[in-house]
Amino acid sequence: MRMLLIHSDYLEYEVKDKALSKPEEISEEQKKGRLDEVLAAFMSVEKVDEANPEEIVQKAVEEIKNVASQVNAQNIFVYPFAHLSSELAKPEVALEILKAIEEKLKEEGFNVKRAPFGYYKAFKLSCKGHPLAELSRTIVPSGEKKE
Ligand SMILES: Nc1ncnc2c1ncn2[C@@H]1O[C@H](CO)[C@@H](NC(=O)[C@@H](N)CO)[C@H]1O
Repeated sequence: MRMLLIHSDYLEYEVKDKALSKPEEISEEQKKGRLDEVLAAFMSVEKVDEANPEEIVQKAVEEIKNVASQVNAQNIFVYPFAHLSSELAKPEVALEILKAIEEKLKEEGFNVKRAPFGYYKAFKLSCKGHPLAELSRTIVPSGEKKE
């Protein structure tokens, strides 16, 4: 998994069009979303992650928790983002991993939104610009090598 973490004044998105033939089913309410004072986590789930989805979920949650505590963020935006890797996992696996990350972060007490999966979306982001505001992480299952 490749993750881009942006500590932001806000992130807002608006669904525009289907990017997959069968995108995630969403409600009218989910077509737009916004969080203020947010740690935005743009995530590309990779083929290598299919070897151990549960471990990837655990590692991703640990990384996000670690950065959230360093920047003192309580709001997290889980954002499916297929542009950080050329070795993407299958959509059905990626969606399950991102849903599990969302649920575990909620269990940890964070206020979490997840942007809809399988769509083109317009988004606005206001990066805070401090030294820890822009971070990237690469996560792989144990025993797999980081490319
Ligand atoms: N392995 C994967 N990891 C993360 N997201 C993935 C994925 N496979 C499919 N998606 C989702 O389907 C849209 C089309 O690729 C993706 N859409 C996007 O990435 C938008 N920024 C529009 O380009 C995403 O929602």
